[in-house]
Order: sequence, then structure tokens, then C-alpha cells
Amino acid sequence: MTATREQVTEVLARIALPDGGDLISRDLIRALSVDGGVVRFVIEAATPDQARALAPVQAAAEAALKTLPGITSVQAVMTAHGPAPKAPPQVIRSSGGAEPPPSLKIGGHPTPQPGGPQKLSGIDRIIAIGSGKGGVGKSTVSSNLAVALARQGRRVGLLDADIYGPSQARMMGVTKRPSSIDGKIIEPLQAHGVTMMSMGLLLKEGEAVVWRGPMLMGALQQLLTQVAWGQLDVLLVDLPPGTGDVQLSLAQRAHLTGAILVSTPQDVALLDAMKALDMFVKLKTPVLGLIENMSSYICPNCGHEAHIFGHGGVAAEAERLGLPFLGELPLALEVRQSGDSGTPIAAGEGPHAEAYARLAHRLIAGGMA
Ligand SMILES: Nc1ncnc2c1ncn2[C@@H]1O[C@H](COP(=O)(O)OP(=O)(O)OP(=O)(O)O)[C@@H](O)[C@H]1O
Repeated sequence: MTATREQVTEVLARIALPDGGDLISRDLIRALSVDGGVVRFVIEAATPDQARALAPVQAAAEAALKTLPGITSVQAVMTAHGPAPKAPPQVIRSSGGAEPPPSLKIGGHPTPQPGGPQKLSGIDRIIAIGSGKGGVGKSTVSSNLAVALARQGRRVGLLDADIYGPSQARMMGVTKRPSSIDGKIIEPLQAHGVTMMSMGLLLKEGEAVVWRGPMLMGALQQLLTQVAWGQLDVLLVDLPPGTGDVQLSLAQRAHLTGAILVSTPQDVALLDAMKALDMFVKLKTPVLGLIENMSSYICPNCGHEAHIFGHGGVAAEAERLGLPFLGELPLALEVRQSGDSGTPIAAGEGPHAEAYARLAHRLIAGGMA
């Protein structure tokens, strides 16, 4: 029996901070997920100094969580806001693949951009895919929707901007590293008809990075403008969960067609989802609609349909808010297995692929993709 999210939260609530309170009461934990024995989370410090002071707290949290039943690995990442230090930005050298590895400085200060959000050359539309909290299936929806759109003839890009837990390389089955001929422009990768790029592909495996606001903005800017995306009908951006620097920088840098919010039926009315919605409204990003993931569960053995997380909550909430409800996607073992195996379920045939095909069709028909 693997420890639950609640048990993990209880342990984190027992980890005291040097200046009082604990990791939970001080609201420092972001993007917590418990997935098959792997716990992932981000400790969001207010400043780089606080991040340094919290290093022993991070170690204590990791050690305490590893004692929980069924927890095999704990991946904690520290982030910090506030002014970045004068140190030069990191130089990331990717490796692998036949091409010469790119030498890319990622995470440097963004260059000033006059005139607010810009249209990116060659990219007709950009859709941000967000969620109130982690683990609701935002990355799964992004990869499957990208594949479903590509199958309907659209030129689709997928940018994994979930720096805290980049998962698109695994979900899309990409193992190659991106290459760059001149060390400036990155060649994206191709998978299942989709052009893709992930922050994760530029970091060394298992590398934990202290991302600061300005570094993040620089990195995101590079992924938007230094990747040879080519001509795209739509670029889907898989955001980190919640509300934060990546969401803010994306909306400030790029002219977004809109945002789609993914939620499970039980999470939609919760504060996290509402905060995420509110953020897009404040950023003046049109909310294109809500998607209910893990909507219903059809037993593969007997065909019985159960609503593990409730059902219809997202449609009702969308109606209450006057936002489009874009569709519901069932909870199914095959969906997770396909994601884990690197071939999104939307690439095949069957009811789940059809659900994504309908969603893609709806977006195309509405001129959104
Ligand atoms: N409809 C579904 N049916 C079954 N499993 C699903 C479904 N949607 C997502 N999952 C599984 O749930 C887990 C979390 O999904 P995913 O990584 O897409 O969530 P996320 O919201 O992007 O989380 P995070 O932002 O924390 O990375 C994954 O193991 C994924 O395979």
C-alpha cells in the first residue's frame, strides 16, 4: 500500500522551518504529486537567500518522506523568486543523438521586449494548457490533444513548460536530445506527427535547479524564440500546475490565443482551480474552456461505469462561470499506460482516442487550433 497524498502532506506539515512554522503552514509547497511510489514537489522560497537557508529543510523533508510505506523516490526541487544573483547563467550542454550537442545558455535574463506580448513568427495560435494543481492530467491532455490535432491534419507544436516536472518527453516517447547546429537555434524533436520541445530535454537527468523568476523568464523566452518551430497552426504549451512565474512570463511574452484549464470533477470548485482561472482573467488571456479529466471509469473487465471522482462537476462549474465546457475524458488504465509507454492513447484507435478526436475537432471547428 503506497502512502497517499494526505499522508505525504502530513509529513511535510511536521517539517519545521528555521524561522517558525512548517512547510505546509507557510504555504511553500507547490506541484505536489504522488505517483506510483514517487513523490515530487517544489519548495518555493521567497528569495534565493531563503532557498539556501531551506536546504536542510529540503533534505529533512526528503528523508522523512522516504520512510513512508511504498515511497521509493522523493524528487524535491527548490525554486526562489526575487532578484537573481550576478553569477553567469548556467551553460547546459545536451548530449546524445547523432548530431553535435547544443551548447545553450538557458535561464539567463530575458532580453527586454518592447510593446507587450508578441506574435511568434510562423506560429498562428498559442494555447496554454493549465490546471489549478498537479496530477490532474494536464500533461496527459496536452500530449493527447496535440496528437489528435495532428491526426486531423493540423501542424502542431507541443512545448513542455512544466519545469518542475517535465513529462512530455516520456509521454511522447522521445529519448533523443535536441540538437543545435550553431549553438543558438534549437532543432525541436518530432513524435507522433507533433513538433515538440521540453525544458526537461535541456537539463541533465535528475538535475535539480534553483529557478529564479528572471532565469525562468529567460528560459521560457528561449524556448519560444530560439526553437526552430517552423510553420505551426497551433502551439500547445503545457504549463506547470498552479499560478506562477511561467504562466506570467508566457502571457507577457507571447500573444496567447487562449488558455484551457484541465480539472478533475472533484477539484474544479476548489480554490486552486479558481485561482488558476482568476490568474488567466487577470493576465487578460481568454479562457477557451474547461476540460474534465478522469471523468468516469469504465471497468475493463465488466464494463461497469463508475464515477470515482464524481462526474459532471466541471461542466456545471463551466456553466456557472459562463465558460465553454470542452468535454470530458474518462479515467482509464490504458490512458496512463499509453502515456508511460510513450505513445499517447490518441495515436491509436478506440473510445479514448475518439474522445480526443472530438475535442480536437471542436477546437478546430471553433478556429482555436
Ligand atoms: N484520464 C486518465 N486516465 C488514467 N490515468 C490518467 C488520466 N489522466 C492522467 N492520468 C495519469 O495521472 C498521472 C498524472 O497525470 P499528468 O502527469 O498528465 O498530470 P499533470 O496535471 O500534468 O501533473 P503535473 O503537472 O504534476 O505533472 C499520470 O500518471 C497520468 O498517466
